[in-house]
This record gives sequence, C-alpha cells and structure tokens, in this order.
Amino acid sequence: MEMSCACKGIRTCPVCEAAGKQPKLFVKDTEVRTFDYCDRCMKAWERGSSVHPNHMGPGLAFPGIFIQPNFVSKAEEAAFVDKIDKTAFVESQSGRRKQDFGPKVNFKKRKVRSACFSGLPDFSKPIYERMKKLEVLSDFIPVEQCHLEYTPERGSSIDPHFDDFWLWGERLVTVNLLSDTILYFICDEHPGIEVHVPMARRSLIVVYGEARTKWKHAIHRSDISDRRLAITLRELSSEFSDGGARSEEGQALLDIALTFRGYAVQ
Ligand SMILES: O=C(O)CCC(=O)C(=O)O
Ligand SMILES: [Fe+2]
Repeated sequence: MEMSCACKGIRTCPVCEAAGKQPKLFVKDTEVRTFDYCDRCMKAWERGSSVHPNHMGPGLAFPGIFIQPNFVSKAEEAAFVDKIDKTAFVESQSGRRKQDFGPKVNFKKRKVRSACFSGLPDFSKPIYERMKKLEVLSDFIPVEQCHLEYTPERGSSIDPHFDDFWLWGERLVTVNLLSDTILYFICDEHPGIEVHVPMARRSLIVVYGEARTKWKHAIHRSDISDRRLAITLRELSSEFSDGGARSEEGQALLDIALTFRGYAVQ
C-alpha cells in the first residue's frame, strides 16, 4: 500500500522524509536540559533528581498542570477505543491521524461554522459527567472533542505550539489511551529547557494557567512507543462565553456539543 502523509510547511514524518523532505533542524546553542515535572510539588526538577522527595537544586515552578491517574478503567478504555475505531481517521501532520467533533474554524478569518457539527460523541457523556466531579473542571463545558492517533510506525509527533487563544478557553483536557507518553513544554523565557510531564495510560491531564499561556507544548517522536489515542476536549474562550461579544454564537455551539449525538466532521 502506498503511504501518504498530510505534512505541510516545516512539518515532516517518516513518509515524507523517505521521499526526500528534510526534517527541520533545530539549531541549538546550548544542550537541552530536561526538567521532570513532579506532581507532588507542582515543580519541575533537573533530570537526575526528580524522585520525590529527593529533589536537588532550586527546581522550576511549573503551575498549570493537573493529573488524574486512572481516570478511565481498562474496560472503559477498551470500549472507547472500540468506538473510536468505528469512525474513519483523517491524516494529519507529523504522522498523526485525527477525528474531530466540533465546529469548522477558520482561525485566520476568525470564522466559526457550525453547519457540519452534530455534537460530541455519545461515549463522552460519562467522561464529561466524571470530569465535572474534579474541582479543576467543575465548571468546564466542552465545545469540541478531538481524537489524535500516534503510532511509532508513522513516527507520529506534535511540534511545539500554543492552542488557539481566541476561540478556545484556558483549560485543555486530555484523556490518554493505549500507551504512556510525555508531553513536553518549552518557553522563550527559559531557553534550552524542556519540562517533561508524564501522561500515563488512562490518565487525564488538564493544562491551564502558565503551562497553557507561557509554555508551548509538544510530543517527541521518540516518546511514542506504541499506538496512542488522545481524546482532547476544549472549552470556549471568554469572548464566546456569557458576557462576551460573541456569546450567542458560543451558546449555539454548546447546544449542539452537549447533545452527545455527534459524528466526526470530515
Ligand atoms: O496528543 C496530545 O496529547 C496533545 C495534542 C495537542 O497538543 C493538540 O491537539 O493541540
Ligand atoms: Fe495542543
């Protein structure tokens, strides 16, 4: 079977690299120093001293990460994956594949179209109900759900990026299925430093605050050891929420999202 890919611009994966596209080289003036995030201290510690409580050095304050281990059971994970696999994936950049349940968005023109949006999928209703019991998510209302598939065969990864700030709100919620990986963070204020946050299989992670607004997040190709499925849920920004200039549009999107009768948009 001929393999194709969807990489644009500077993005690459093994498929387009085999066809001759050069991967972007990151020019490093210093070696990368890895700091491992410790969920007990909400700080990151330089590699080699990350086992709690035996940390050394000053550590790096890293606010804006919430982790709930074992958020879904093994049986639920199997059922979710079964459901997800019944829907076709669309090829995405950097060797990923995706499914999207949300409005069509043109971020450059700041346009949102709800015509093809039929809501979040039925199986996320219990996920949403459970999420609301966590204090950090007690008032979280999901407006879109995205499934990303990563595999070592496709060399899947995601380059450092900020999620959009104009449409999406502060909290990014991801349920991590099928294998462990590491979400890493970089920030211009801390050149040469990568903060590594573990994403264990079946855990839920919330990225908010400075981890969302100051630091870009990414996943290295080398941190995908097995097939991984990420279910990411996003909320609306204040502009699209109560009191915001586009709150009516926002409410209309939520009314669709929360029917939980959706099919993936192509
Ligand atoms: O795969 C993940 O957990 C991260 C995905 C991500 O950053 C995104 O979809 O914006
Ligand atoms: Fe992201």
